[in-house]
Amino acid sequence: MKVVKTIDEVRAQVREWRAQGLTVGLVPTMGYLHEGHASLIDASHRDNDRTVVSDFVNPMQFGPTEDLESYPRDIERDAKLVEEHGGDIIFNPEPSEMYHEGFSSFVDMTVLTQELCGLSRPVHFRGVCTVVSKLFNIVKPDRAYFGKKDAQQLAVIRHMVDDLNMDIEIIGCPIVREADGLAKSSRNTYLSEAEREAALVLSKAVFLGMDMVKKGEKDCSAIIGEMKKLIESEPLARIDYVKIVDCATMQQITCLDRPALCAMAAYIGSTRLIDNFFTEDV
Ligand SMILES: Nc1ncnc2c1ncn2[C@@H]1O[C@H](COP(=O)(O)OP(=O)(O)OP(=O)(O)O)[C@@H](O)[C@H]1O
Ligand SMILES: CC(C)(CO)[C@@H](O)C(=O)[O-]
Ligand code: BAL
Repeated sequence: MKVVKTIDEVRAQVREWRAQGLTVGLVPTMGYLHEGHASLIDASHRDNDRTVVSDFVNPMQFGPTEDLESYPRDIERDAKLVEEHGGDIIFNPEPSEMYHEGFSSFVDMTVLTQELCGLSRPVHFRGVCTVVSKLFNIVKPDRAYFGKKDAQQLAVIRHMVDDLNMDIEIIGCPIVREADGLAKSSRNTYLSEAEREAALVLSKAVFLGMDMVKKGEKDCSAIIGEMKKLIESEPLARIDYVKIVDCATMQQITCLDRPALCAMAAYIGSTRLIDNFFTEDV
């Protein structure tokens, strides 16, 4: 398992694999890896001959008041996890390697990014689409793996690949949770003990919503109302949004008459966390 810092090194390695007729999977991450990331690496290792894990805290997807500086980083720990899960390379570039002097081309999207996290993080998806396009061009993978925890991101990437005719299969992987239900996230490390306890209200709200859907509730405002009530009962939690949207378009719907995503974001103290469920997974 190698940690490489430059685009040329990744390209040379992938070229060598291609010459041997091997398939390549890509797992894009921002590092500080946990079992959620590990499940993506496992899936890639299962489906492909070789797996590249990118480990890059992408400045372009952070707004000016967001946590770019404090985002946790530990490449040695990450390297161990990638090796244990059968990854072959970690691509861990410096920002200057990805964004050279004079960089001025962007990949952006309308519609799907004007809802949910896109409303609270207006520059986020332009940064994600741009960096993921670059990673796709650098690695040229057969398949790329994304977690359903970032459900809107998964929909945006699928749409981008379709719009721009990128010849890459996008695989969505289930949310991995802590034993008590909290969705695993690198940002969980920001939580104090009391906040960690309070953060459980998010997964509890997800399970409550799933239960209502299972029992046949079709009225989105009834489901959202109960989930919000639960989150609001936790004094350390502040809701950013709880919404139900069409899976493909990310536009809000009022009745569960098609495959839908129920997504939420909430601040626990100053840490913004997300969670969700897809009705088709209930
Ligand atoms: N709990 C999880 N289950 C499944 N996939 C996950 C989980 N957490 C992250 N991922 C996926 O891993 C990939 C890289 O995500 P990222 O590095 O931002 O991790 P993260 O833990 O979500 O970090 P953050 O705290 O920034 O949200 C994304 O495709 C994301 O959806
Ligand atoms: C896809 C991604 C690696 C792009 O920086 C990031 O948004 C993430 O970690 O989900
Ligand atoms: N997993 C999404 C990365 C971000 O929040 O910027």
